Amino acid sequence: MSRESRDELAVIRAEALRGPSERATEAQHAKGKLTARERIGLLLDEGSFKEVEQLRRHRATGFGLEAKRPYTDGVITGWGTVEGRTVFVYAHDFRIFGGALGEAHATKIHKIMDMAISAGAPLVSLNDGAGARIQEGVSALAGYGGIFQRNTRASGVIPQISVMLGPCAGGAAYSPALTDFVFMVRETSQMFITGPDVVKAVTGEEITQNGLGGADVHAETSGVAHFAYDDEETCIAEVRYLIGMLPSNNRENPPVVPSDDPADRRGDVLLDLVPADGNRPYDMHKVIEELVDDGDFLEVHERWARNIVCALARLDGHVVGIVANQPLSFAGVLDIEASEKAARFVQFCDAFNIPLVTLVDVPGFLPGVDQEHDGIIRHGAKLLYAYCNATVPRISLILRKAYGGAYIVMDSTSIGADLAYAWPTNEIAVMGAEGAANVIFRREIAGSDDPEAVRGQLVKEYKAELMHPYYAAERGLVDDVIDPAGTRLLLIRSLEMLRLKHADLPSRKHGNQPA
Ligand SMILES: CC(=O)SCCNC(=O)CCNC(=O)[C@H](O)C(C)(C)COP(=O)(O)OP(=O)(O)OC[C@H]1O[C@@H](n2cnc3c(N)ncnc32)[C@H](O)[C@@H]1OP(=O)(O)O
Repeated sequence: MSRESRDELAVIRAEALRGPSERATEAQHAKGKLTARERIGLLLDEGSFKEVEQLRRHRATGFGLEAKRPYTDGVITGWGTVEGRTVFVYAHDFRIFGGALGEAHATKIHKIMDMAISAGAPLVSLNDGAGARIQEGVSALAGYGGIFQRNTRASGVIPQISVMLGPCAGGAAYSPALTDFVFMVRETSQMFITGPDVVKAVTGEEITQNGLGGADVHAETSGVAHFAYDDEETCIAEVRYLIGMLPSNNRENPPVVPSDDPADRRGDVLLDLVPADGNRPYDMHKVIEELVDDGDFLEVHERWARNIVCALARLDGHVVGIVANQPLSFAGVLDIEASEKAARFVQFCDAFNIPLVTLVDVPGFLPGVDQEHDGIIRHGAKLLYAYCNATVPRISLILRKAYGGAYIVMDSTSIGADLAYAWPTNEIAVMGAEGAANVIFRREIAGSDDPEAVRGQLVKEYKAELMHPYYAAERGLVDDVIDPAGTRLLLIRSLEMLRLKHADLPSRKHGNQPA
């Protein structure tokens, strides 16, 4: 081979790696954003990135495109490793056409998605793109179609993580919505279907980009984002942390990390953390911290629907998904958003062989006209459906109270929990004693000379008869009533046994999930 041709390759390579111009890079940095290559450098293990189709260029014509054909076509694609495990990645280069997606750009993404699916390894998208490339018209739109179809076909096969690192409009917002987890960075990333200008033209509402679709909006109000961080470095470090807890695909189990935290560490503090009085709030995070390895857990949707906690953690080195009512927020009641949040999490864990531990302390579903009119029935059904369908090992633990439909939904044995445990002070019933007495003893109370005294007596009798865990234990609805201090060891031992579990659902194309 001639030295000239090697030199020519070096020149082309340097141009592709450099990108459009120093000025474009400076402009990107001035916005508080990193370049696509810098981001990939943070995501993957050092030196592990192998790029594909670096030299691809578009062949579109019109609007001066013939004269502007940069290498990469505005998206960098390839694979590398995270903690030694293969991960596929694509990253929009905002410096080229604002990261907008044209035909060649889309084809590169399609190829890397196909590779990830066929290799059975996670796919991470680092999004910083202006949606469909306007100059390429319908070809660009079709490119999005191909991404959406692959996102959907890959769902439940490989983990898909979307990291939002710039303004992502239109199609650039829909692909993330089809993936498992959406990460955002405050101030610099936004997601919306139509930007503020279109909103103003159509509805007259005036709003900033961040006000419309910034990280806090999506992490707290809409639930579109699962995680939000202040800067790109922290955000991408957390993506690495999440990947470390996930299996590469649906045929594998999550990675096991040997733990120094003793399996038999007793949790006497749990007795103080959870007040006996069912109306007193406490922080469920503290309970989770006490139970899991080293008190470490990754909370998903931390700031949206806070009345339910969804988190990934390890028990004796094995990953579990924890779903827990949060008495600190609306008394831990189940409402529309909590049901949706938990349903999606349960579904994710089930798809990727992550056992479920459900910590129950729930007063019921939230009553109210708004909830009913907004469809609590169909939204609550999503959580029910997700649990009923889940074949991974499932353990529920009733900490304090579990009432009515919410008791059933929160992974009761009747919907398929493999094991259910209860702490001794708990109340499992159709409703609280006061409410129950008012319904079933209405006549006795109304007809007595001293209704309040009679009501008090009947409430007491109802509690003594029904509102204790032994009523459920006698009927096999909980497998045991346990000492709270021994919960960690019991969960670990139970999960060890349940790793042998094998369960199949009836053959079908797919279920018709409530929506
Ligand atoms: C199915 C769908 O995806 S429909 C959605 C189609 N996309 C859109 O409507 C978004 C249009 N773009 C925008 O609203 C804005 O460009 C934003 C919010 C994304 C970014 O705004 P800013 O950060 O101010 O960047 P700016 O507008 O300067 O764009 C950067 C460059 O990208 C180009 N660009 C932006 N959007 C697109 C696009 N959709 N197609 C082609 N080029 C685009 C700009 O012309 C500009 O090019 P230049 O550097 O050669 O001047």
